Amino acid sequence: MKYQKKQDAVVILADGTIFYGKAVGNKQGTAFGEVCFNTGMTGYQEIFTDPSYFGQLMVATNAHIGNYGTNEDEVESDSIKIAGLIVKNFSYDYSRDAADSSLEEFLNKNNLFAVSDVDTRALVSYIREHGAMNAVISTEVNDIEGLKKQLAEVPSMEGLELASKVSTKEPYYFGNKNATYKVAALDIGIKKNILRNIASRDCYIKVFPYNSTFEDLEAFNPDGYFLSNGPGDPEPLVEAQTVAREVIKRNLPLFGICLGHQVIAIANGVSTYKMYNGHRGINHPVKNLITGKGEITSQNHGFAVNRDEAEAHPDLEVTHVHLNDNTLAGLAMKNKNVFSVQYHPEASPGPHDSSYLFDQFIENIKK
Ligand SMILES: NC(=O)CC[C@H](N)C(=O)O
Repeated sequence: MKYQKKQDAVVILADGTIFYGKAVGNKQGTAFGEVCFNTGMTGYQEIFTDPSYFGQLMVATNAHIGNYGTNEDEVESDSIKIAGLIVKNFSYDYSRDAADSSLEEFLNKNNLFAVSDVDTRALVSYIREHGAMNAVISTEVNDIEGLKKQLAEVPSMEGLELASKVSTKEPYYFGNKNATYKVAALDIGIKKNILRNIASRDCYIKVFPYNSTFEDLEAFNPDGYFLSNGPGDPEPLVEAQTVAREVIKRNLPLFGICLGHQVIAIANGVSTYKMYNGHRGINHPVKNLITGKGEITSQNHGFAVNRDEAEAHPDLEVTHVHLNDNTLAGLAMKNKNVFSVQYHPEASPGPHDSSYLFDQFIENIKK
């Protein structure tokens, strides 16, 4: 690799704390967002394109990012969704047979601003200690005060509706038209691998924009309904909550993942809250309380469902808990074909321990 003189860059947190780094490649600029960290050692390309990360500055705790390049099939949506990337060592070189470009080329092509050479251990310890907060990354290193002023104007993630920014504008179809079952999926930020997982179980899917009504979905005559993952706070998503309520009222099969899980909880009158630090990684331990078995799961959320309220609710059953902090990880409705999880059974990235949940959805459809 040729020696490159890299542009200086800064990471400024909302409380004024500053970390220094270098801009990746020739890119310069400024990006704002909520700073969060992901502990996965692989899966960066899937993370960058996962719509759930919209509006977030992602810190990778893995010390090397880019070393296995990128592959155009390993995307979870059609564009980069994170607001910016913060890493320790950025690998300009890469090595993998299946890769078709370097991460640097991928970032430049997709216009993603990244900062490397940051002391990410110190940064992550700091966020763990002080909680999730907004931040800015920038090459405007001589205008710290100006950046701080702009940062103060960035809205906090709590209360933020972001599904409308990433949802499809028009409905579309996915899978084989002649499949046995039909599923209506509400896109509040859907990942491609969820569609692949459902379609591979003999389903034809129609994907609907975030603000569609129950009647819009019902007109497809589906056998089951799906509420997707997605970015932002679930609380302002009143249209999606109404869809969930209508599906539940009719006792139709319903499955929700992550943001969709939170929406189903709210539709049942259970509240959600912003976590001090979210869960983002690919080795989060979850216990299935029905089978007693453990699962290693892929997670990416900053909000969670209130476990005490869910446990006290006469119609709900807590089916899964997160073993690190005992937060609620899965819910089912008693005597209904409705269930949801806070984590990502579709993996991409991550382990496949939880793919049985897609089978469970199909079993509910068959009932
Ligand atoms: N992956 C997701 O669907 C995330 C849900 C929600 N935006 C959260 O941060 O909790």
